Amino acid sequence: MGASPIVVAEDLTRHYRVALKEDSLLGTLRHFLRRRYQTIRAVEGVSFRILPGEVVGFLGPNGAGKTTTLKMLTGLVHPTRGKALVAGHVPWRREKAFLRKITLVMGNKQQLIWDLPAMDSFRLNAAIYEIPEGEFRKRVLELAEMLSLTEKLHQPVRKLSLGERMKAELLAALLHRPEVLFLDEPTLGLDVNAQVAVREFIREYNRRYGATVLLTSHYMADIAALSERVLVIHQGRLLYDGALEGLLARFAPYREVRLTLGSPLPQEALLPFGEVRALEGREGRLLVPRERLTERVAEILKRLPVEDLEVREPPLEEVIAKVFQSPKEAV
Ligand SMILES: Nc1ncnc2c1ncn2[C@@H]1O[C@H](COP(=O)(O)OP(=O)(O)OP(=O)(O)O)[C@@H](O)[C@H]1O
Repeated sequence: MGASPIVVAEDLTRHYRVALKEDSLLGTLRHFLRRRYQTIRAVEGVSFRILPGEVVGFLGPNGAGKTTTLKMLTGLVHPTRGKALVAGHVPWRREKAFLRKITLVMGNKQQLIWDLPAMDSFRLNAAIYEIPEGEFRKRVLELAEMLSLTEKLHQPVRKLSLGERMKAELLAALLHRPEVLFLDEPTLGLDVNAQVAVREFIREYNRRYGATVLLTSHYMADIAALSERVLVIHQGRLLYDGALEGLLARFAPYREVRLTLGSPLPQEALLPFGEVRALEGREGRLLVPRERLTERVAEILKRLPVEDLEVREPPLEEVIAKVFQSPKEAV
């Protein structure tokens, strides 16, 4: 028998009822007299299971329902319907034992106190979670070293760079050694170096402590580097749950052909061979259906002045963008 899951979501659903506002004066009057409501299906019947120690990427365009799902799994929001069990607890009961086992980090929210050194905020967290002094020091030192943040702990948070602030946020969120990490856009707005540093820290944290991670990110590089498994959500529904490579095979029934031409050609010259994604000077990129690949490559080599030709998987960003353009296709 395999390990039992540490995160279970079953038919998890959250609807929001929002009042419809009308633009005109008459509309505003009508709004006061008899409000009309609209139901937003933020999350609709989502089910999945995550095993201890897994790092799962959560993908979806803006407004897909990622944050709402994370809020239900951390107990900040009650579901309209469905069940969840995280580390053996029903999240929305917000039991103390549950809160000790989880953490939620949101890239666009801050828990550190702006005008004080990060160390002071850490102390506050240590008090909340009743972490003994010796253990507190040990954990701060260890995490600060992993994050290359040791020098910055005594500076007021407002003087830290965005990347350093995010690292300090992570440190604060992990002091109580949670087993399950919910990370919502932890690299949002960071420069590439800071993104890589945060990403490597998450990987190392997972390796060292066996923590389970559910992570959303707009940066595909984060997901590709950290997660073998991805959940794809679109318009509140789960479209895909499986390996990252499987996502390519399932949603990208085409491959990318990169060409270097002997001389520049107009776009029309490439059109018969596939969907032209880019053409600049002598360099071109085409999408070709997988099942026609051999035949098209042969034609390209016969008819065009090709200097170099390379076949690749299309960029993951493009695949995902295509998935989101063609909704209503369930797993
Ligand atoms: N408190 C709320 N009241 C009304 N509607 C809400 C509320 N919270 C979220 N929504 C709506 O629910 C849908 C899902 O939002 P959610 O924040 O979960 O998406 P997301 O995938 O996290 O998007 P993003 O990547 O932009 O953060 C959106 O249409 C959003 O406008």
